[in-house]
Amino acid sequence: MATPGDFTSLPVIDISPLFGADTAAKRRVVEALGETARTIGFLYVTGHGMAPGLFDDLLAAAKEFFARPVDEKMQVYIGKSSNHRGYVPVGEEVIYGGVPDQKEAFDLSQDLPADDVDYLAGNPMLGPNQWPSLPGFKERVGAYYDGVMQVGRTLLRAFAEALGQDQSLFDSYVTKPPSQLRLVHYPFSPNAPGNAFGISPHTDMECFTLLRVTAPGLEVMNGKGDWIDVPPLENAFVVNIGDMLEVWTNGQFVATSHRVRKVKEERYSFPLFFNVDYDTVVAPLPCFTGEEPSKYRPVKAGEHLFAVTAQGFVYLQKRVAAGEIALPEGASGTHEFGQHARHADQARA
Ligand SMILES: O=C(O)CCC(=O)C(=O)O
Ligand SMILES: [Fe+2]
Repeated sequence: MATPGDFTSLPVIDISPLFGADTAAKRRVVEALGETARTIGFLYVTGHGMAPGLFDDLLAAAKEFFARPVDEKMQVYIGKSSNHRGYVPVGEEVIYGGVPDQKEAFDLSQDLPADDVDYLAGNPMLGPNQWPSLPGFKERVGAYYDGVMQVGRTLLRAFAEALGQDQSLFDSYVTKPPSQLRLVHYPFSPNAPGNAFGISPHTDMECFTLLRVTAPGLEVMNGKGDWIDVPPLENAFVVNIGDMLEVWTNGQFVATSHRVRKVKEERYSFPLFFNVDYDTVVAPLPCFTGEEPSKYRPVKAGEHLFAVTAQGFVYLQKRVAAGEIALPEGASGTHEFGQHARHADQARA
Protein backbone atom coordinates (compact mmCIF):
# COMPACT_ATOMS: atom_id res chain seq x y z
CA MET A 1 0.00 0.00 0.00
CA ALA A 2 1.40 3.39 -0.96
CA THR A 3 1.67 6.30 1.47
CA PRO A 4 1.61 10.00 0.63
CA GLY A 5 3.96 12.58 2.16
CA ASP A 6 3.25 15.15 4.86
CA PHE A 7 1.59 17.80 2.71
CA THR A 8 -0.54 20.52 4.34
CA SER A 9 -2.19 21.93 1.20
CA LEU A 10 -2.69 20.87 -2.40
CA PRO A 11 -0.76 22.20 -5.39
CA VAL A 12 -2.63 23.97 -8.20
CA ILE A 13 -1.57 22.82 -11.65
CA ASP A 14 -2.60 24.77 -14.74
CA ILE A 15 -2.83 22.11 -17.46
CA SER A 16 -3.51 24.49 -20.38
CA PRO A 17 -0.07 23.74 -21.92
CA LEU A 18 -1.29 20.16 -22.52
CA PHE A 19 -3.57 21.58 -25.22
CA GLY A 20 -0.88 23.78 -26.83
CA ALA A 21 2.26 23.44 -28.95
CA ASP A 22 4.91 24.56 -26.44
CA THR A 23 6.61 21.23 -25.69
CA ALA A 24 8.78 22.59 -22.87
CA ALA A 25 5.72 24.01 -21.08
CA LYS A 26 3.90 20.72 -21.64
CA ARG A 27 6.83 18.79 -20.17
CA ARG A 28 6.74 20.97 -17.04
CA VAL A 29 3.05 20.23 -16.54
CA VAL A 30 3.59 16.52 -17.01
CA GLU A 31 6.42 16.50 -14.48
CA ALA A 32 4.38 18.46 -11.94
CA LEU A 33 1.49 16.02 -12.38
CA GLY A 34 3.81 13.04 -11.86
CA GLU A 35 5.48 14.52 -8.80
CA THR A 36 2.10 15.26 -7.20
CA ALA A 37 0.64 11.87 -8.07
CA ARG A 38 3.61 10.20 -6.36
CA THR A 39 3.76 12.32 -3.20
CA ILE A 40 0.21 13.54 -2.52
CA GLY A 41 -2.21 11.81 -4.88
CA PHE A 42 -4.44 14.94 -4.83
CA LEU A 43 -4.27 18.30 -6.65
CA TYR A 44 -6.28 21.17 -8.10
CA VAL A 45 -6.40 21.33 -11.90
CA THR A 46 -7.04 24.64 -13.67
CA GLY A 47 -6.76 25.55 -17.36
CA HIS A 48 -8.78 22.44 -18.28
CA GLY A 49 -10.59 24.15 -21.14
CA MET A 50 -14.12 23.15 -20.10
CA ALA A 51 -16.63 25.97 -20.60
CA PRO A 52 -17.87 27.19 -17.18
CA GLY A 53 -21.47 27.04 -18.46
CA LEU A 54 -21.36 23.23 -18.45
CA PHE A 55 -20.82 23.19 -14.70
CA ASP A 56 -23.40 25.93 -14.06
CA ASP A 57 -25.98 23.90 -16.00
CA LEU A 58 -25.08 20.70 -14.15
CA LEU A 59 -25.44 22.42 -10.78
CA ALA A 60 -28.80 23.94 -11.77
CA ALA A 61 -30.06 20.53 -12.94
CA ALA A 62 -28.88 18.87 -9.71
CA LYS A 63 -30.54 21.51 -7.52
CA GLU A 64 -33.80 21.12 -9.44
CA PHE A 65 -33.73 17.34 -9.11
CA PHE A 66 -32.84 17.13 -5.42
CA ALA A 67 -35.55 19.70 -4.59
CA ARG A 68 -38.25 17.30 -5.87
CA PRO A 69 -40.23 15.26 -3.30
CA VAL A 70 -38.61 11.96 -2.28
CA ASP A 71 -41.39 9.83 -3.77
CA GLU A 72 -40.83 11.50 -7.14
CA LYS A 73 -37.06 10.93 -6.92
CA MET A 74 -37.73 7.32 -5.92
CA GLN A 75 -39.33 6.77 -9.34
CA VAL A 76 -35.74 6.47 -10.56
CA TYR A 77 -34.45 4.65 -7.43
CA ILE A 78 -31.12 2.97 -8.09
CA GLY A 79 -32.58 -0.32 -6.77
CA LYS A 80 -34.87 -0.43 -9.82
CA SER A 81 -31.88 -0.69 -12.12
CA SER A 82 -29.78 -3.77 -12.85
CA ASN A 83 -26.69 -1.68 -13.74
CA HIS A 84 -26.41 0.72 -10.80
CA ARG A 85 -28.00 3.89 -12.20
CA GLY A 86 -30.39 6.32 -10.57
CA TYR A 87 -31.38 7.96 -7.30
CA VAL A 88 -29.59 7.06 -4.06
CA PRO A 89 -31.65 8.19 -1.03
CA VAL A 90 -30.18 9.23 2.32
CA GLY A 91 -29.35 6.05 4.27
CA GLU A 92 -28.68 3.88 1.20
CA GLU A 93 -24.89 4.03 1.55
CA VAL A 94 -23.05 2.66 4.56
CA ILE A 95 -19.34 2.57 3.81
CA TYR A 96 -17.72 2.49 7.20
CA GLY A 97 -18.67 1.59 10.74
CA GLY A 98 -22.39 1.21 10.17
CA VAL A 99 -23.48 4.89 10.47
CA PRO A 100 -25.13 5.80 7.15
CA ASP A 101 -23.58 8.70 5.22
CA GLN A 102 -25.60 11.93 5.34
CA LYS A 103 -26.12 12.45 1.65
CA GLU A 104 -28.34 11.68 -1.33
CA ALA A 105 -27.06 11.17 -4.85
CA PHE A 106 -27.91 10.54 -8.46
CA ASP A 107 -25.60 8.07 -10.21
CA LEU A 108 -25.03 7.79 -13.93
CA SER A 109 -22.35 6.60 -16.31
CA GLN A 110 -21.84 6.18 -20.03
CA ASP A 111 -25.39 5.99 -21.44
CA LEU A 112 -25.27 2.79 -23.48
CA PRO A 113 -28.19 1.62 -25.65
CA ALA A 114 -30.66 -0.93 -24.27
CA ASP A 115 -29.34 -3.52 -26.74
CA ASP A 116 -25.75 -3.22 -25.51
CA VAL A 117 -24.32 -6.74 -25.36
CA ASP A 118 -22.77 -6.36 -21.91
CA TYR A 119 -26.00 -4.93 -20.51
CA LEU A 120 -28.02 -7.78 -22.01
CA ALA A 121 -25.51 -10.24 -20.54
CA GLY A 122 -26.25 -8.82 -17.06
CA ASN A 123 -23.14 -6.71 -16.47
CA PRO A 124 -23.82 -4.96 -13.11
CA MET A 125 -22.25 -1.62 -14.11
CA LEU A 126 -22.82 -1.17 -17.88
CA GLY A 127 -25.95 -0.15 -19.80
CA PRO A 128 -28.41 2.73 -20.06
CA ASN A 129 -28.95 5.46 -17.48
CA GLN A 130 -32.24 5.90 -15.59
CA TRP A 131 -33.25 9.50 -16.28
CA PRO A 132 -35.86 11.45 -14.31
CA SER A 133 -38.55 13.12 -16.41
CA LEU A 134 -37.39 16.67 -15.56
CA PRO A 135 -37.18 18.78 -18.73
CA GLY A 136 -33.57 19.48 -19.75
CA PHE A 137 -32.04 17.31 -17.02
CA LYS A 138 -30.66 14.60 -19.29
CA GLU A 139 -29.29 17.17 -21.77
CA ARG A 140 -27.51 19.29 -19.16
CA VAL A 141 -26.10 16.37 -17.18
CA GLY A 142 -25.14 14.51 -20.37
CA ALA A 143 -23.28 17.55 -21.75
CA TYR A 144 -21.24 17.83 -18.53
CA TYR A 145 -20.49 14.11 -18.65
CA ASP A 146 -19.10 14.37 -22.19
CA GLY A 147 -17.04 17.45 -21.31
CA VAL A 148 -15.46 16.06 -18.17
CA MET A 149 -14.64 12.75 -19.89
CA GLN A 150 -12.67 14.75 -22.50
CA VAL A 151 -10.59 16.34 -19.75
CA GLY A 152 -10.15 12.88 -18.24
CA ARG A 153 -8.74 11.46 -21.47
CA THR A 154 -6.22 14.30 -21.64
CA LEU A 155 -5.16 13.66 -18.05
CA LEU A 156 -4.84 9.91 -18.63
CA ARG A 157 -2.33 10.59 -21.41
CA ALA A 158 -0.44 13.10 -19.27
CA PHE A 159 -0.21 10.59 -16.41
CA ALA A 160 1.15 7.94 -18.80
CA GLU A 161 3.85 10.37 -19.90
CA ALA A 162 4.56 11.37 -16.30
CA LEU A 163 5.28 7.69 -15.68
CA GLY A 164 7.93 7.80 -18.40
CA GLN A 165 5.80 5.85 -20.85
CA ASP A 166 4.22 6.55 -24.20
CA GLN A 167 1.18 8.79 -23.73
CA SER A 168 -1.02 6.13 -25.35
CA LEU A 169 -0.08 3.49 -22.70
CA PHE A 170 -3.60 3.24 -21.22
CA ASP A 171 -5.68 4.33 -24.25
CA SER A 172 -6.64 0.84 -25.45
CA TYR A 173 -8.26 0.11 -22.06
CA VAL A 174 -10.74 2.97 -22.39
CA THR A 175 -13.35 1.91 -24.95
CA LYS A 176 -16.52 1.45 -22.85
CA PRO A 177 -15.48 2.20 -19.29
CA PRO A 178 -17.86 2.25 -16.31
CA SER A 179 -16.80 5.83 -15.49
CA GLN A 180 -19.48 7.03 -13.10
CA LEU A 181 -20.60 10.60 -12.57
CA ARG A 182 -22.29 11.19 -9.22
CA LEU A 183 -24.46 14.19 -8.43
CA VAL A 184 -24.21 14.38 -4.64
CA HIS A 185 -26.30 16.52 -2.30
CA TYR A 186 -25.23 16.84 1.32
CA PRO A 187 -28.24 18.40 3.09
CA PHE A 188 -27.54 20.58 6.11
CA SER A 189 -28.69 18.24 8.89
CA PRO A 190 -27.74 19.72 12.27
CA ASN A 191 -29.61 16.94 14.07
CA ALA A 192 -27.69 14.05 12.49
CA PRO A 193 -25.43 12.17 14.94
CA GLY A 194 -22.14 14.02 15.54
CA ASN A 195 -20.15 11.03 14.29
CA ALA A 196 -22.10 10.84 11.01
CA PHE A 197 -20.05 11.58 7.91
CA GLY A 198 -21.09 13.25 4.67
CA ILE A 199 -18.96 10.53 3.14
CA SER A 200 -16.88 8.13 5.24
CA PRO A 201 -13.08 7.80 4.78
CA HIS A 202 -12.25 5.91 1.59
CA THR A 203 -10.14 5.84 -1.54
CA ASP A 204 -11.69 6.06 -4.99
CA MET A 205 -11.80 2.75 -6.82
CA GLU A 206 -11.04 3.83 -10.39
CA CYS A 207 -7.99 5.39 -12.12
CA PHE A 208 -8.54 8.96 -10.98
CA THR A 209 -11.35 11.34 -10.07
CA LEU A 210 -12.29 14.80 -11.38
CA LEU A 211 -14.35 16.55 -8.72
CA ARG A 212 -16.25 19.85 -8.58
CA VAL A 213 -17.80 21.06 -5.31
CA THR A 214 -19.82 24.05 -4.08
CA ALA A 215 -18.57 24.37 -0.48
CA PRO A 216 -15.78 23.32 1.89
CA GLY A 217 -16.00 19.94 3.62
CA LEU A 218 -13.60 17.65 1.75
CA GLU A 219 -10.62 16.49 3.84
CA VAL A 220 -7.60 14.51 2.65
CA MET A 221 -5.32 12.43 4.87
CA ASN A 222 -1.59 13.09 4.68
CA GLY A 223 1.22 10.66 5.53
CA LYS A 224 1.17 11.59 9.21
CA GLY A 225 -2.53 10.80 9.49
CA ASP A 226 -3.64 14.45 9.69
CA TRP A 227 -6.75 15.56 7.82
CA ILE A 228 -6.08 18.48 5.45
CA ASP A 229 -8.93 20.77 4.29
CA VAL A 230 -9.58 21.00 0.56
CA PRO A 231 -11.83 24.03 -0.02
CA PRO A 232 -13.30 24.71 -3.47
CA LEU A 233 -11.25 26.73 -5.95
CA GLU A 234 -13.08 28.72 -8.65
CA ASN A 235 -13.47 26.84 -11.94
CA ALA A 236 -10.96 24.16 -10.83
CA PHE A 237 -11.24 20.40 -10.55
CA VAL A 238 -9.94 18.55 -7.54
CA VAL A 239 -8.17 15.55 -9.10
CA ASN A 240 -7.10 12.49 -7.12
CA ILE A 241 -5.48 9.17 -7.91
CA GLY A 242 -7.64 6.06 -7.46
CA ASP A 243 -6.92 2.41 -6.69
CA MET A 244 -6.38 1.30 -10.32
CA LEU A 245 -3.51 3.70 -11.01
CA GLU A 246 -1.94 2.74 -7.67
CA VAL A 247 -2.04 -0.94 -8.65
CA TRP A 248 -0.88 -0.44 -12.23
CA THR A 249 2.12 1.63 -11.07
CA ASN A 250 2.94 -0.80 -8.23
CA GLY A 251 2.37 2.00 -5.74
CA GLN A 252 4.35 4.75 -7.51
CA PHE A 253 1.13 6.75 -7.72
CA VAL A 254 -0.86 6.89 -4.50
CA ALA A 255 -4.62 6.52 -3.96
CA THR A 256 -5.06 8.87 -1.02
CA SER A 257 -7.76 8.57 1.65
CA HIS A 258 -10.35 11.32 1.93
CA ARG A 259 -13.71 12.03 3.57
CA VAL A 260 -16.41 14.65 4.07
CA ARG A 261 -17.46 15.29 7.65
CA LYS A 262 -20.97 16.32 8.68
CA VAL A 263 -21.40 19.48 6.58
CA LYS A 264 -21.79 22.97 8.08
CA GLU A 265 -23.94 24.18 5.19
CA GLU A 266 -25.86 22.59 2.34
CA ARG A 267 -23.35 21.27 -0.17
CA TYR A 268 -23.29 19.76 -3.69
CA SER A 269 -20.44 17.76 -5.16
CA PHE A 270 -19.85 16.12 -8.53
CA PRO A 271 -17.17 13.44 -8.79
CA LEU A 272 -16.43 11.85 -12.17
CA PHE A 273 -14.59 8.58 -11.56
CA PHE A 274 -12.45 7.98 -14.64
CA ASN A 275 -12.24 4.23 -15.12
CA VAL A 276 -10.99 1.68 -17.64
CA ASP A 277 -13.05 -1.05 -19.31
CA TYR A 278 -14.87 -3.47 -17.00
CA ASP A 279 -12.82 -6.54 -17.90
CA THR A 280 -9.41 -4.85 -17.80
CA VAL A 281 -7.09 -6.92 -15.64
CA VAL A 282 -5.09 -4.39 -13.66
CA ALA A 283 -1.81 -5.62 -12.20
CA PRO A 284 1.53 -3.85 -11.67
CA LEU A 285 3.04 -3.35 -15.14
CA PRO A 286 6.57 -4.71 -15.67
CA CYS A 287 7.77 -1.19 -16.47
CA PHE A 288 6.91 -0.20 -12.89
CA THR A 289 8.01 -3.27 -10.97
CA GLY A 290 11.53 -3.66 -12.41
CA GLU A 291 13.49 -5.77 -9.90
CA GLU A 292 10.93 -5.16 -7.19
CA PRO A 293 8.24 -7.72 -6.45
CA SER A 294 4.72 -6.80 -7.35
CA LYS A 295 2.96 -5.39 -4.26
CA TYR A 296 -0.60 -5.94 -5.48
CA ARG A 297 -2.62 -8.88 -6.69
CA PRO A 298 -4.31 -8.49 -10.09
CA VAL A 299 -7.88 -7.16 -10.08
CA LYS A 300 -10.43 -6.64 -12.81
CA ALA A 301 -11.26 -2.92 -12.87
CA GLY A 302 -15.03 -3.43 -13.12
CA GLU A 303 -15.14 -6.22 -10.56
CA HIS A 304 -13.21 -4.12 -8.06
CA LEU A 305 -15.74 -1.31 -8.53
CA PHE A 306 -18.71 -3.67 -8.30
CA ALA A 307 -17.38 -5.58 -5.28
CA VAL A 308 -16.76 -2.47 -3.20
CA THR A 309 -20.06 -0.92 -4.35
CA ALA A 310 -22.03 -4.07 -3.51
CA GLN A 311 -20.67 -3.99 0.03
CA GLY A 312 -21.60 -0.30 0.53
CA PHE A 313 -25.13 0.00 -0.91
CA VAL A 314 -28.05 -1.40 1.05
CA TYR A 315 -30.02 -2.51 -2.05
CA LEU A 316 -27.02 -4.51 -3.30
CA GLN A 317 -26.31 -6.01 0.13
CA LYS A 318 -29.90 -7.29 0.07
CA ARG A 319 -29.51 -8.75 -3.41
CA VAL A 320 -26.34 -10.54 -2.34
CA ALA A 321 -28.01 -11.83 0.87
CA ALA A 322 -30.99 -13.09 -1.16
CA GLY A 323 -28.65 -14.93 -3.53
CA GLU A 324 -29.88 -12.87 -6.52
CA ILE A 325 -26.36 -11.69 -7.27
CA ALA A 326 -22.93 -12.83 -6.15
CA LEU A 327 -19.79 -10.88 -5.36
CA PRO A 328 -17.00 -11.57 -7.86
CA GLU A 329 -14.71 -14.43 -6.83
CA GLY A 330 -11.87 -13.15 -4.60
CA ALA A 331 -13.73 -9.85 -4.31
CA SER A 332 -11.87 -6.86 -2.92
CA GLY A 333 -12.77 -5.83 0.64
CA THR A 334 -13.89 -2.28 1.27
CA HIS A 335 -10.63 -1.15 2.88
CA GLU A 336 -7.72 -2.67 1.02
CA PHE A 337 -6.49 0.72 -0.12
CA GLY A 338 -5.80 4.00 1.60
CA GLN A 339 -3.83 4.94 4.64
CA HIS A 340 -7.01 5.63 6.68
CA ALA A 341 -7.25 1.89 7.23
CA ARG A 342 -3.93 2.09 9.09
CA HIS A 343 -5.00 5.19 10.98
CA ALA A 344 -8.39 3.85 12.01
CA ASP A 345 -8.48 5.90 15.22
CA GLN A 346 -7.96 9.20 13.46
CA ALA A 347 -10.38 8.18 10.73
CA ARG A 348 -13.28 8.61 13.10
CA ALA A 349 -11.78 11.41 15.26
O1 LIG B 1 -17.96 15.48 -1.86
C1 LIG B 1 -16.74 15.45 -1.91
O2 LIG B 1 -16.05 16.47 -1.77
C2 LIG B 1 -16.00 14.15 -2.14
C3 LIG B 1 -16.85 13.02 -2.59
C4 LIG B 1 -16.09 11.74 -2.70
O3 LIG B 1 -15.01 11.60 -2.19
C5 LIG B 1 -16.65 10.61 -3.46
O4 LIG B 1 -17.83 10.69 -3.84
O5 LIG B 1 -15.92 9.64 -3.69
FE1 LIG C 1 -13.99 9.88 -3.06
